[in-house]
Amino acid sequence: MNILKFGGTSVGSAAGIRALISILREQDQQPYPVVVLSAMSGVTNLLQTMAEKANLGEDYSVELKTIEEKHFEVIRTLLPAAAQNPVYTRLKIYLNELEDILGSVSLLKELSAQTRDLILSYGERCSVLMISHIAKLEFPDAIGVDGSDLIKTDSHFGQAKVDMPLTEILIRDYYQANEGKLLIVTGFISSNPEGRTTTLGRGGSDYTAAIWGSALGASRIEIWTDVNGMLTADPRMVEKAFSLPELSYTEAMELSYFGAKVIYPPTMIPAFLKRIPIVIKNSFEPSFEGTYIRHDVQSSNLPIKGISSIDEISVLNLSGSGMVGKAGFSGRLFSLLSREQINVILITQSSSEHSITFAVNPADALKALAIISKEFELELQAKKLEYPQVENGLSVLAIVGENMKRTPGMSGKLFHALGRNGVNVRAIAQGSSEYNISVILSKTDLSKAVNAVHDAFFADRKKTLHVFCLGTGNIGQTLFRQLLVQGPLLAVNNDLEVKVMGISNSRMMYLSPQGIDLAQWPQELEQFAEPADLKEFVARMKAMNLPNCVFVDNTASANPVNYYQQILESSISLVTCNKIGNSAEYEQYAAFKDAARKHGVDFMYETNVGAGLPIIRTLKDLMMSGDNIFSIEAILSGTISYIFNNYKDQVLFHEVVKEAQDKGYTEPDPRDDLNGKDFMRKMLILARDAGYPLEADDVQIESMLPPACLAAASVPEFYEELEKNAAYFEGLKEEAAAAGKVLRYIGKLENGKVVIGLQMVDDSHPFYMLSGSDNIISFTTDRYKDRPLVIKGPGAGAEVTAAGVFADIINTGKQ
Ligand SMILES: NC(=O)c1ccc[n+]([C@@H]2O[C@H](COP(=O)([O-])OP(=O)(O)OC[C@H]3O[C@@H](n4cnc5c(N)ncnc54)[C@H](O)[C@@H]3O)[C@@H](O)[C@H]2O)c1
Ligand SMILES: N[C@@H](CCO)C(=O)O
Ligand code: NA
Repeated sequence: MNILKFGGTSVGSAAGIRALISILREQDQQPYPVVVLSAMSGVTNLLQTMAEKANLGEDYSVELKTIEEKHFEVIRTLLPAAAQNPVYTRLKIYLNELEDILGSVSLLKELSAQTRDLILSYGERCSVLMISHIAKLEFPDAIGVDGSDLIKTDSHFGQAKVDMPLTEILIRDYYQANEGKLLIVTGFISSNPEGRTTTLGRGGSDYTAAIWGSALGASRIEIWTDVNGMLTADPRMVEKAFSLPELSYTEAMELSYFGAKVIYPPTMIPAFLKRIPIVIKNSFEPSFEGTYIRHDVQSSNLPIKGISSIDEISVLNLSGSGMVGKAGFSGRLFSLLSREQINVILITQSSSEHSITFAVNPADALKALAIISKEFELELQAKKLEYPQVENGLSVLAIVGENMKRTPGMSGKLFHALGRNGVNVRAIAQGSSEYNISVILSKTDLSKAVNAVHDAFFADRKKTLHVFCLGTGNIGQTLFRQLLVQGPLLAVNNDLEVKVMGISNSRMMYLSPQGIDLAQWPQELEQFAEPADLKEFVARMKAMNLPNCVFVDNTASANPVNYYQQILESSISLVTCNKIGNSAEYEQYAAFKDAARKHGVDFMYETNVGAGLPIIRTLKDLMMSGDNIFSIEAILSGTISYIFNNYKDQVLFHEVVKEAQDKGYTEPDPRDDLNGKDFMRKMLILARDAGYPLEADDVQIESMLPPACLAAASVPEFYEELEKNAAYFEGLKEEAAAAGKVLRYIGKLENGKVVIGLQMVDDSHPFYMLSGSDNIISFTTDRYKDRPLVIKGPGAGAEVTAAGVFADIINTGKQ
């Protein structure tokens, strides 16, 4: 025989009750299950409000009417007209009783705990009355049972303690006397030895189900609710939370101890003692397996079972020499708190025994402070203890699972995930059972922390990178297209999702908490964008406080660079193809690297040099593995490379420059390429990465342009000057051709000095054979001495550059 308990949402509407009836239809009919019901959702709260209002002498007729209407509407919908009247009449009797009780409260302005319990009991009484009549249509054996007489308790109104032996006898007798009936029983309510109504406190209807299950030796207890069982985390906070097929009792207790709303742990104890499995099922998706909670769980490959959290706690800290080596000190503290009914959520003590930190409900914090100050008055006066401090605005996050005991590295993983995302951990506690590691953190970090930890432990599921992008030009657009095309494959092959949460260009910006659909980002931007405001963009990105967050700079502007430092300091990784940041003052370059290291995030700029070619990471690997760089020789301007590779035959110099620009090789301003500035930036960045603290002025640039071209005040003027100087360029070309050579603009780093200049090289030179926008770089090092390490390939263009940015994005968070 099974016990089926339906919660408030499952009986809260005609649709829910229809679902309930069809769930009953699927059950064994002999013996019938025992059905335990909560009040319709919202009704208990209404009753509570009415009690408070009556106590203040205020009007509560609106709430009364609402309760009546909620029930009447279901009756109208689910019962045929002929069957409606008797149920209305019975309900009306209950509601009149309720009104009388409230009237007395209002008259006396006195609301005792006993009266409150009586008032609250009408929620379950009404739902059972109504639903048992509806069930009768299909199950003529159905009877509504006011179960308060069968569960006997002490007189602790509000949270009564059950007399289990007596209760079990009463339930068994009742069940036997009603053999063959489908019992539909009130949850939550009980009675004391004098027969006064008591209630079972939080989670009371689950408790009723467990008590009935225990009394009747049920084969299982089904808890029907409105979610798919117990999840790995609160789904309102973690989109990727998933249902757990199975949990042990202990895991379920630990997981739900911290506010999991599905069941309330103490209610499971009667089932736990008799080893009755509990199944959490969804009334609105009955075919879903749900979660089994039982003794003999199969071994699971999940490292942890879930992450639970408490949104808001207060922390008290007690410290001082007075507690060192004092055997009874913590005993005195915690028995004091327990005597005053203050629930201690978590405790940590420093090993020096110098301080104890514990967490309580915010509502209890001031009371705890007051009673501690009183209890330890002497120690405080003698300065053996510091005055206790209360800290608010904190949350608890806990990872839970029996497997933790057997798997090393679990806490490392937890703290790594928190650290990487800039979450400051205020205190740590681990249950000695090793089923639970709890940390206290700032409430503002909770959602980010839970998501980051979820991603870290369930990485074989899907990890999401939250990306904020500046620049929708050549590179920005190409990146969005590549992300869109590659997205589904990343999800399938790499369990990775790159979600663009914000986009800005110099005119407008748009941030979306749901993420931006890359198939129609221009339309979304057009429709929802606001005027661009970089400061605001960065502030909102930070306020969203998302885990695995990446800021991407695809502009050629100096403005975004002003925000790099604070972005990295907010534990947000940064990817940039914009060279301005790394090629400004050395001090700033060093500060970015420092900030990234200190805050455990990545600062990636592979595309600063040679676009997508793996130059920066190669140099980094050489340096990290202890190689010595003797010299770096390179062609790093894709634009100039393209020009010399295509400046042939009849074509004019300025025409090739235009071609390079049209192909997307040049900087937004092509003068930056031809005057050597772009090349200078790249050499400077390489030199810095190779360990030389150089400034831009230290780079010696030999111009390849005549002075008039260098002086051009605008891009059109620049083209005009190039055209006017056609003869100069022709001369260069012919001189090279006459010597059997080609023109190459080459940079060299040697002995900490950087020189960039125009050279003519013959076919014996390794840089002779190039085509398109090829870059080439050769590293001569201790280990690559006789034959240098050479990287060559297209070093400019939207596709290869965006691809390099893409790779940097997905490589963030890898270490
Ligand atoms: N083209 C290449 O092959 C290549 C290779 C490597 C690196 N890069 C770098 O890529 C970057 C972008 O080049 P592009 O060709 O896409 O430029 P682009 O001119 O096509 O686009 C630049 C974008 O940045 C936006 N922008 C400018 N200032 C802004 C601000 N303050 N806030 C927000 N957005 C702003 C503009 O509105 C525009 O959308 C440059 O830094 C360039 O050096 C380019
Ligand atoms: N404008 C740059 C793009 C690559 O950084 C070039 O021509 O090399
Ligand atoms: Na590169």
